[in-house]
Amino acid sequence: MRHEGRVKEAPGTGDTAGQERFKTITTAYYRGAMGIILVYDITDEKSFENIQNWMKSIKENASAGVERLLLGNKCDMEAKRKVQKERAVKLAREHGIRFFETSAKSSTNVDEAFSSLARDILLKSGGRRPGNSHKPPGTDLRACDKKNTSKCSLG
Ligand SMILES: Nc1nc2c(ncn2[C@@H]2O[C@H](COP(=O)(O)OP(=O)(O)OP(=O)(O)O)[C@@H](O)[C@H]2O)c(=O)[nH]1
Repeated sequence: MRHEGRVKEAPGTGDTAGQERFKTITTAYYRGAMGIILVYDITDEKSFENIQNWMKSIKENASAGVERLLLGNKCDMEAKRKVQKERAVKLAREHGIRFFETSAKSSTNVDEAFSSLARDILLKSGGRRPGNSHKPPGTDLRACDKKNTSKCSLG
């Protein structure tokens, strides 16, 4: 799993040199990734609009079977909300991926989101580590399915 946090410009923006630099960085980030978390800020419309560009970039650069997860962060800032949850639910549904609203500040849904992505990666890989025919103890998260169901999630 790779974390995209430091690569902030969406693909397709900026000048040519900037785009080349972006391509080099993203290619390195995407290589071998099993899961990608797309994060927007619910108080920032632009960050939500950029998600479409990231989806496109993932399609072009990542492995075909990569698990994706959409997160709307800063859900503790309801008064400053610019992106309605329904829009993200719709987007996630269109792309066939899960969606959570999270808050890194209050820890809302953070564990649930990471567990959900890890679980989906495990399920996709048959619950096994590559080259290991025995399930390692403690990595089968399927038992958490019901417990982690959240009002903020789209499963
Ligand atoms: N209220 C609130 N603030 C948050 C949350 N997550 C991050 N922040 C704050 O948002 C600011 C930016 O956080 P970073 O972790 O640097 O994330 P970033 O990707 O640089 O985010 P932006 O600057 O918002 O584009 C910091 O002041 C964080 O404390 C959250 O869930 N809720």
